[in-house]
Amino acid sequence: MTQPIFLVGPRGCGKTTVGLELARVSDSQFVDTDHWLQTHARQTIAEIVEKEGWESFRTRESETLEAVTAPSTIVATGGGIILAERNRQFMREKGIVIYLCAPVSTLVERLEAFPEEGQRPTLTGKPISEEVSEILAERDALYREAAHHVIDASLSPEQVVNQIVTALRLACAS
Ligand SMILES: Nc1ncnc2c1ncn2[C@@H]1O[C@H](COP(=O)(O)OP(=O)(O)O)[C@@H](O)[C@H]1O
Ligand SMILES: O=C(O)C1=C[C@@H](OP(=O)(O)O)[C@@H](O)[C@H](O)C1
Ligand SMILES: [Mg+2]
Repeated sequence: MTQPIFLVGPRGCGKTTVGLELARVSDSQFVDTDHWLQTHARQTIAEIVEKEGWESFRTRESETLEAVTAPSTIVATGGGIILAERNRQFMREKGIVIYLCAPVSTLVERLEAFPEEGQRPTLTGKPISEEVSEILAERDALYREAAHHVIDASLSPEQVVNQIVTALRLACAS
């Protein structure tokens, strides 16, 4: 499997966690667009958004996606990568897109336990459970439109990885 694999889904669905584990078991490279962008910009996402606004972050994010895409690479994206049509098209053309789908309650539980505020400044200014519910309602159709496979991400990281490996094997065999 040399095509890049893009993990998409809302904050807290496990793109970074599952991506690292998937790269380990499949002997692939791993890259996280948020981590790459923050390292290269030498600023957190919260700092970029505060100084330059969300639009500027989204431009940087699209540039990052194109810069990190390479063969045999698992790409953990940021939750809003699918907002730009250019990104959805790019990912579908260049590789295999996997939507890690989880209920609002699971996402809220994880984000409350590990908020990582530097990487996840508020999107709406609303309390976390309201924000997650609102954002998922807005984006679910876009995640599905971008995805080749939809995976249940409410299970343990190992189980999520197993589901992805099975889905990729089945798609390869058909
Ligand atoms: N499948 C999972 N089961 C339990 N906890 C998880 C799972 N996936 C991620 N987490 C936890 O949830 C938090 C957010 O996960 P992360 O991988 O950063 O999500 P994302 O990159 O999609 O925003 C992390 O602290 C992580 O340990
Ligand atoms: O959902 C979003 O719009 C965002 C999700 C974050 O990534 P994670 O999904 O990895 O938390 C990060 O890219 C940024 O704060 C914007
Ligand atoms: Mg992440």
